[in-house]
Amino acid sequence: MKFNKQKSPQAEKEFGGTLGATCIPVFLPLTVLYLLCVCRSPVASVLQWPPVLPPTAQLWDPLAPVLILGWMALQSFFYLLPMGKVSEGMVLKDGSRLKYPINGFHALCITAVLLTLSLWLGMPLGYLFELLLPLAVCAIGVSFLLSLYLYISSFWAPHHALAQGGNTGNPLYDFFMGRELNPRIGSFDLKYFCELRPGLIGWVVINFGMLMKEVELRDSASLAMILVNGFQLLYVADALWNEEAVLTTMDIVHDGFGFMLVFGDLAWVPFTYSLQAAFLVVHPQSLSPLGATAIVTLNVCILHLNICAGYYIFRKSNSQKNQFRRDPTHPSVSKLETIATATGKRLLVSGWWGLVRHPNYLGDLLMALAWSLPCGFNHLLPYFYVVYFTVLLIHREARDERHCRAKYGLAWDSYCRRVPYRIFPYIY
Ligand SMILES: NC(=O)C1=CN([C@@H]2O[C@H](COP(=O)(O)OP(=O)(O)OC[C@H]3O[C@@H](n4cnc5c(N)ncnc54)[C@H](OP(=O)(O)O)[C@@H]3O)[C@@H](O)[C@H]2O)C=CC1
Ligand SMILES: CC(C)CCC[C@@H](C)[C@H]1CC=C2C3=C(CC[C@@]21C)[C@@]1(C)CC[C@H](O)C(C)(C)[C@@H]1CC3
Repeated sequence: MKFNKQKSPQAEKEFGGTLGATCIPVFLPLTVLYLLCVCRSPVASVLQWPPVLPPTAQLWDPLAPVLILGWMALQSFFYLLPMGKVSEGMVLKDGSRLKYPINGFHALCITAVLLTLSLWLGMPLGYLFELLLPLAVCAIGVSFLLSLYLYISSFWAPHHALAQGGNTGNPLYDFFMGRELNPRIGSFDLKYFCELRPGLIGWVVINFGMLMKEVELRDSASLAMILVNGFQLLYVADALWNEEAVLTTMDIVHDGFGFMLVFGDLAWVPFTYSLQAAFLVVHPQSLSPLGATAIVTLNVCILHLNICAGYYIFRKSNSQKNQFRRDPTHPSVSKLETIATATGKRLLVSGWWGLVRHPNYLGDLLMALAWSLPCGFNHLLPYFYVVYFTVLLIHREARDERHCRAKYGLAWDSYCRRVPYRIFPYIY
């Protein structure tokens, strides 16, 4: 294959352009390490001054690279096992469709069996708490190395395989955004694998390690820890159960695979999304009988908020769009009102997508809140996820809006007139 230095015409750079693409890869890895340090400090205040810094000895453990590389190899092995069905992705620029194995849920189940086995063999899973910092350091290192490999190897990809946004010719920006849309080694799809396997399953394993640490320290797991583990396990199991739906998301259809997604998948998700569980290890929620009743009542409400409202909206809207994009004639979506676009694709203007322009973000945000509430109201840290996620989704919605306006032009404008709110009905 020949060396490809062609650039795509690029209207506007995203994430703050070259400056953002230079600063984010420095700032976000440091943020992960900082948050992990704060969450285990007694005060656990993100606003603490001077900031809590870890002694260098706490950043490294020779076991960490073994665990990280072993984990990636194990999940790659599960990915390659001939289990589950094979599904096709969306149509690519050259008219072809890639094939993807749908066996993520199998991988989660086998991982659960292995975890149970390791517990039975007496492996100290609670030790993951002590290893969090060195593991995060290694995951960050792997993210940089993989992104570098992806950037270099993308020069051998054909032009039609490049993502629209990540080949501007500016090395820092392209390294960050990702040049190639679907980089593969043979039939192994690196982006699809990283999006759903090592980081997402790693997140629930870390959570479980935190639960075991709590059991080690206090002989039993707290209600708050069980709720956080349960909610987040539901989220991950749902993502893997509905794995096929990820093939119509922005990450897979539009974004290149560069540092932003590699780091997001391999380091950011497992180590910041598990902060609530890590926080609870050091900051148990002590409850008076009155407090316990209030928390239990609150948790029943949270359970409703999480499962009945947030989860329902999130799942139904994602599945509706996925079904519509795969087969608009399917009985579950064929009766929905749509508008035509010049590209031949139609846009849903009724059902969930007629409520707001991103109903899936609304459901996801409701769930995010439900994950933090069991950690009480005395600290900001457990609410980090809610704050970050709100910013991420508002920014993501704006990015998607720009892409859709460029793709669908006038049809998108009439969709916006029909459905004026972006995420929160009557608010935003
Ligand atoms: N937990 C986490 O950290 C994160 C979770 N998420 C979740 O991932 C899920 C997927 O999100 P994301 O990939 O951002 O975006 P979406 O799955 O919403 O995909 C956006 C795309 O959907 C299509 N679309 C938009 N409006 C319509 C419509 N009215 N009718 C038909 N198709 C439409 C467009 O693509 P086209 O027309 O080309 O098909 C658009 O580009 C969400 O639930 C989100 O909450 C996202 C980011 C982080
Ligand atoms: C650190 C960066 C600035 C931002 C990184 C963003 C990433 C962490 C997220 C981008 C889109 C994501 C999705 C999920 C996880 C987080 C990232 C990678 C997702 C796999 C979570 C589970 C959901 O059910 C989903 C719909 C499959 C999600 C898809 C998008």
